[in-house]
Amino acid sequence: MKIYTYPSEAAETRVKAVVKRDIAFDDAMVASVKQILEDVRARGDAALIDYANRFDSPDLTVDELRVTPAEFEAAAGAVDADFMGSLNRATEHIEGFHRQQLRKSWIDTARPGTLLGQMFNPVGAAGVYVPGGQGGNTPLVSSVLMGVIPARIAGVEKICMVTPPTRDGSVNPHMLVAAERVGVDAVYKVGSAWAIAALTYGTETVPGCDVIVGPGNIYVTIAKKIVSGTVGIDMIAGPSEVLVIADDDANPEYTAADLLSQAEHDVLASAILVTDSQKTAEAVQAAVAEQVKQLHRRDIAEKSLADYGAIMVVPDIDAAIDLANKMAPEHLELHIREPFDHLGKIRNAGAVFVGDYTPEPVGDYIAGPNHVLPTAGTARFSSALSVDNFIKKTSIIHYSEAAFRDEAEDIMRLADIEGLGAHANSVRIRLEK
Ligand SMILES: NC(=O)c1ccc[n+]([C@@H]2O[C@H](COP(=O)([O-])OP(=O)(O)OC[C@H]3O[C@@H](n4cnc5c(N)ncnc54)[C@H](O)[C@@H]3O)[C@@H](O)[C@H]2O)c1
Ligand SMILES: N[C@H](CO)Cc1c[nH]c[nH+]1
Ligand SMILES: [Zn+2]
Repeated sequence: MKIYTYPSEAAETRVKAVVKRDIAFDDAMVASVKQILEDVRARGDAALIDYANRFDSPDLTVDELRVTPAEFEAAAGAVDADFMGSLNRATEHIEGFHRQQLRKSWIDTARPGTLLGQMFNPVGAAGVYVPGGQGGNTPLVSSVLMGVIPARIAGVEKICMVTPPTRDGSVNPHMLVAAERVGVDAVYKVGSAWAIAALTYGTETVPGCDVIVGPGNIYVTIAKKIVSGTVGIDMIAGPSEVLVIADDDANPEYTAADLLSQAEHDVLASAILVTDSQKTAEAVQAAVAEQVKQLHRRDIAEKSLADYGAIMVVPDIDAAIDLANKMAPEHLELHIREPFDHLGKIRNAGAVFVGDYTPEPVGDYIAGPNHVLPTAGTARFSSALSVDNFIKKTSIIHYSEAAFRDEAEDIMRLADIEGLGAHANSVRIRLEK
C-alpha cells in the first residue's frame, strides 16, 4: 500500500478515484448493462438462460431456474450442526436489531377539527439479490440474512431471492438453508444485471417485484441504478470499502488484517488507512505486505489495494475524521485512544466499528446491524438497509367543516398565486353551500 501525505495533490487524486469508483462507471459497462436489461425485458427466461450459460452455469436450463423443494431438502442434509448454531445465533441478533426499527402508523388530532397521520404498509413483493460471485464461487450466505430479515419484519408478503448459480447449476447449500431459515418464498438461479432485470420486469419464471435490495458487484450496482424509479431500490451497495483511523497506539497487525478483510471482496473494493503517525503508517504497510501473501484471495486483494488502497498520513486525529467524513466510507473503524470521545464527530459513514475487538467482520456476520451499506461516497445521503426500505408511508388527511372554513381563504389565496383556478373552485364551491 502506498503512503501519501494528506493533504497533497497525489493524495487528493487518490481520494477522488476511490469515492468516484462506481459512479464513474465506464461507458462501455453501462452500455453493456443497458443491453442486458433490454434483452431480458424483451426475451424473458430465454435471455436469463443465455446469460447464465455464458457466465455462470453452462448447462442450466429454464426448468432449473427456480430452486425446487428437493434441492432445499438436499441442502438441509448437507450442512452441519455447527453451521446451524452459527446461523441461528446470527439470525437472532439480526432479527433483534431490525425489530427495533418497526414503526407504528400514527394519527394526530391536535389541531381542532383535523385528523392527520401516516399509515405504514409493507410493499407487496421484494426481490433480494444475494452476491454469489461468478459461477457461485463466493456465496455470501450472510447477505441472505441481511436482505431477507428486514423484509420479513416489515411484513412483506412475497420475498424472492436471486443469486448466481454454480458451474453445476446448483446453489450453495448453506445459502439455501439460510434462505429457508429466514422464510424466503422462492430462490432463483440468476445473477448479475440479468437478475436485476428479471426482478424489475418479471419473466415467465421470475416475478417482478416492487423493491429490489441487496449488494452486488459493479454490474449489479449499475443495473440497480438504471432500474431505480421503475422499482424501488435500497441504495448503491457496490464494491466493499473500509477506512481505518489509527493512532500511534494502534495494533498494526489488527489494522492490516481489517484492511485486507475488505480488500479481498473485489478488485474494485477499497481499503484506506488514515493515521497521524508515520510509525503506524509504515508498520501497517509492512504488515499488509506480509499478511496478503497468506490469503486465498491474494490476487484480488493485491489488485484492490494497488488501485483503490492508500495510507494517508494526516496532521492529527481531527484531520483524519475530516477526511473520513469527506470520503463517507461504507465501514469506518476507529483504532484510536478514547474512541467514544470522537464518535460524535463522525457524520458520514455506513457503519462505525469502535475499538480493538470490533473488527469489521463482527458486523458482516453476527452483531445484528445490517451489513448492506452505502458505498462510493453515498453514505453522505443514504443509510444501511433497514425495515424502512420495505415500507411505504401513506398520509391521512381529514378536515371537519369548521376546520375547512377556517383555512379556506388561505387555500384559495395560494391556489390563485399558482394560477390554478380549479383548485380555488373546489374550495369556493363548498363555502357557497
Ligand atoms: N456494499 C455492501 O453492502 C456489500 C455487501 C456485500 C458484498 N458487497 C460487494 O458485493 C460484490 C459481490 O460481487 P461478486 O462478483 O462476488 O458477486 P455478484 O453476485 O455481485 O456478481 C457475480 C455475477 O456477476 C456476473 N459477471 C461476471 N462478469 C460479468 C460481466 N462482464 N458482465 C456482467 N456480469 C458479469 C457473474 O457471472 C455473476 O453472475 C463485491 O463487490 C462485494 O464487495 C457489498
Ligand atoms: N463486508 C461486506 C459488505 O461490504 C459484507 C460481507 C458479507 N460477507 C462478508 N462480508
Ligand atoms: Zn465483508
